[in-house]
Amino acid sequence: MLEPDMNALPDAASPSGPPLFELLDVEKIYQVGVRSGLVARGHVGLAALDGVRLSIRRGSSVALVGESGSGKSTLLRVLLGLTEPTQGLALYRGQPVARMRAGGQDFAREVAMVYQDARGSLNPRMSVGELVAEPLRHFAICPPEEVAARTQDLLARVGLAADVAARYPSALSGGQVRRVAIARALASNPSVLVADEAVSGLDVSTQAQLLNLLRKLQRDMGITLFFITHDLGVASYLCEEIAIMYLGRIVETGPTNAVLAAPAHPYSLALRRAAPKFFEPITEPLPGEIPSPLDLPKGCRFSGRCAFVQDDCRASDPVLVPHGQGRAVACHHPVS
Ligand SMILES: Nc1ncnc2c1ncn2[C@@H]1O[C@H](COP(=O)(O)OP(=O)(O)OP(=O)(O)O)[C@@H](O)[C@H]1O
Repeated sequence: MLEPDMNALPDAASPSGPPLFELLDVEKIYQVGVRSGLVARGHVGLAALDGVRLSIRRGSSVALVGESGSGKSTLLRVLLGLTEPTQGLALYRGQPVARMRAGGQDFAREVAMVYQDARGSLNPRMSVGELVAEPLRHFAICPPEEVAARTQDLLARVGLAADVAARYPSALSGGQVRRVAIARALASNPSVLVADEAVSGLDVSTQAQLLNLLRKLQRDMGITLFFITHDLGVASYLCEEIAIMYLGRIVETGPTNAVLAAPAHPYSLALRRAAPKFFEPITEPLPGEIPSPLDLPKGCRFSGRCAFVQDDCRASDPVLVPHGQGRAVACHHPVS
């Protein structure tokens, strides 16, 4: 087996420039109550993240992909300093992210978020114009007399007509609400846009419009994009780099096209096979059940579902090691 050389791991991002965000061996254990029947039996630790290393460089676009329960939201919360890791470090520009968040407005201005529940994230009592103007005023992005023009400019940039400014979120379609959320996120001139399932639940043509918009914004404005999705099609369209999660671990990273063309981890291969046509519903379910994070299998977490499992897979848990050409994989027997 290869000796793990964690320092030599490639970044899940472009090869140059210092990292903007870094997760260093992050572990997050939640204490969850256990019961038998109606009787409480104390607490056990649930490892939502285990030994996660991820580096996101300025100007890169990185997709985080995984099934429900794999730990994507927890990773995001740790990355944004909303949850303290049990072990390891989350850094932004080389500083602990919790300190950056607590230390003033810079972090809030530089790192913008588009939530999965975009409608729920917007104050229903504010008009679209007020919603987009709010961060302009809050962060003093422009002089007060320029706020109205800047608001119109932002609405135009996300493809919304000027008259939408007078409407309230309840009067908007799902696609329009996402556009407002993106305009609001862009208002602070962020360096990073973090989006959690930002196009899921929309019809295919609205999804395509929003993906085009995000791709254009990322390329034109040089914004770093960190995009959480369970959709490989979205990941491949939008992001140059991909990180695939399984049960609290990143199991494969690298350039999206290379990883999806020839997945090295059997889990990545299973995901790819389950979605033979991107942007269409999964046609073939993944084999087996995802194990409970409270009862992890010995050895590799994927061993119980893996078509290529061998004896050593059930004995020791593989760590992420370099796999050539900017890729890394956590597998004793990579499939490519
Ligand atoms: N606050 C919490 N307390 C206890 N367990 C939690 C908590 N938040 C998440 N978990 C557990 O941690 C694991 C990872 O959850 P997480 O929400 O990060 O996954 P996810 O990949 O984002 O899933 P989804 O795509 O469904 O949002 C799951 O087993 C989940 O039940």
